[in-house]
Amino acid sequence: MRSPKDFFRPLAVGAPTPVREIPFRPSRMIHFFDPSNEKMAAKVPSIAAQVDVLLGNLEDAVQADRKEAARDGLVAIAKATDFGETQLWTRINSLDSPWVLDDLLTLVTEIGHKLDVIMVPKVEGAEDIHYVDRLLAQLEAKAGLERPILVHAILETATGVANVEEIAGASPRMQGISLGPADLAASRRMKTTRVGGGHPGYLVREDPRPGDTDAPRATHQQDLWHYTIARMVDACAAHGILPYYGPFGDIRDTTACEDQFRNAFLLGCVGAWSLHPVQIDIAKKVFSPAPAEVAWARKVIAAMGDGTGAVMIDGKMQDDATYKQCQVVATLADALAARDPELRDAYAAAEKE
Ligand SMILES: CC(=O)SCCNC(=O)CCNC(=O)[C@H](O)C(C)(C)COP(=O)(O)OP(=O)(O)OC[C@H]1O[C@@H](n2cnc3c(N)ncnc32)[C@H](O)[C@@H]1OP(=O)(O)O
Ligand SMILES: O=CC(=O)O
Ligand SMILES: [Mg+2]
Repeated sequence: MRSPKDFFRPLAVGAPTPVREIPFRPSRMIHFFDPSNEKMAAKVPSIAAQVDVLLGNLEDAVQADRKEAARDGLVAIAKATDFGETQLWTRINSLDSPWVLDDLLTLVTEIGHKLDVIMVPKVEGAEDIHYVDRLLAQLEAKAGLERPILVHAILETATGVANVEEIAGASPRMQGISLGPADLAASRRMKTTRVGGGHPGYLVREDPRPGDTDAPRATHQQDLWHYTIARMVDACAAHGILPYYGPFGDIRDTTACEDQFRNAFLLGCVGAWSLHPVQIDIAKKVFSPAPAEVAWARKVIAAMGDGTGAVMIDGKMQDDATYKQCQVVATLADALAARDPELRDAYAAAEKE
């Protein structure tokens, strides 16, 4: 293990100095596209204007014989496009694949100055992050980059979940972690065949009614992902990095997608993946605190003065702890409003009510 004194030292001569804190940038939706798919690539300029993060995907969902086309496509798109305030991320192939070395060599040297974050799939432990960390430092030095590229891990193996705390703290580059429910289900040998979401068989049933044991008993579907998301959120919060829900594969079931995203938001996640244009607005809606909630948070903050003591507002007790919760909501709203003028107006209108 490196000495804590060396944690923030560059890992290669000439590499940029690692960041001390992960800057919060809106990332309500990480929009995936396949850079080798001409139709999707053609939509990049218009989609870039609608999303917080655009991610050129090189890993799963890109056919094996299209891997190089996807990599080259991403380089061409990044060079040709002005992304404005929208972040550009990529998901590289897994560390044991035949493509990942060329993914990193090509992307960092060709478009490293435009890449904000590299998403690393199937991370199992700190050693995976350490490998990427050193290689990125060498490549950044070679490319003459002035700011470090950040790293995002996908939590999608049972071993990765067991090691999530050490993954979150493995490098100052660690920007965040996404839940990868599809690969995680396979790794855990879960008996599902879907990408995220619930399952009708995973439920609890009400007790039999005393004296009427034959009466129908209601069932309630449970959330398959609650434990993992909560664990991931704690690991991220403990290390000052950002947690995300990952993909929701039932593109047509926009209602269940919204529910899954909202569960993640309420538990502490800051965003989710959008796999199809229809999921962009769902993520935008869910991961932006509702105007009424923001207005309430500001009311509590104003009433609490220096944030200590206890007051009653509308019959509810407020103290130092609710003050802190309200600050989380208000700070997020401020950051999102700075990026999204519609949201800024909605928050201002709700405060006047
Ligand atoms: C488990 C995991 O790893 S999840 C992450 C990996 N998976 C992905 O990245 C999947 C990304 N998304 C996709 O591949 C596609 O959206 C699919 C396969 C799910 C559905 O694609 P389609 O069947 O073409 O959907 P649909 O017909 O509704 O598309 C409508 C239009 O939106 C385009 N489109 C679909 N998805 C996207 C996208 N992610 N980004 C940009 N444009 C898109 C289509 O090309 C199509 O364009 P057109 O109107 O010019 O023909
Ligand atoms: O990569 C994502 C997943 O769910 O698997
Ligand atoms: Mg996966």
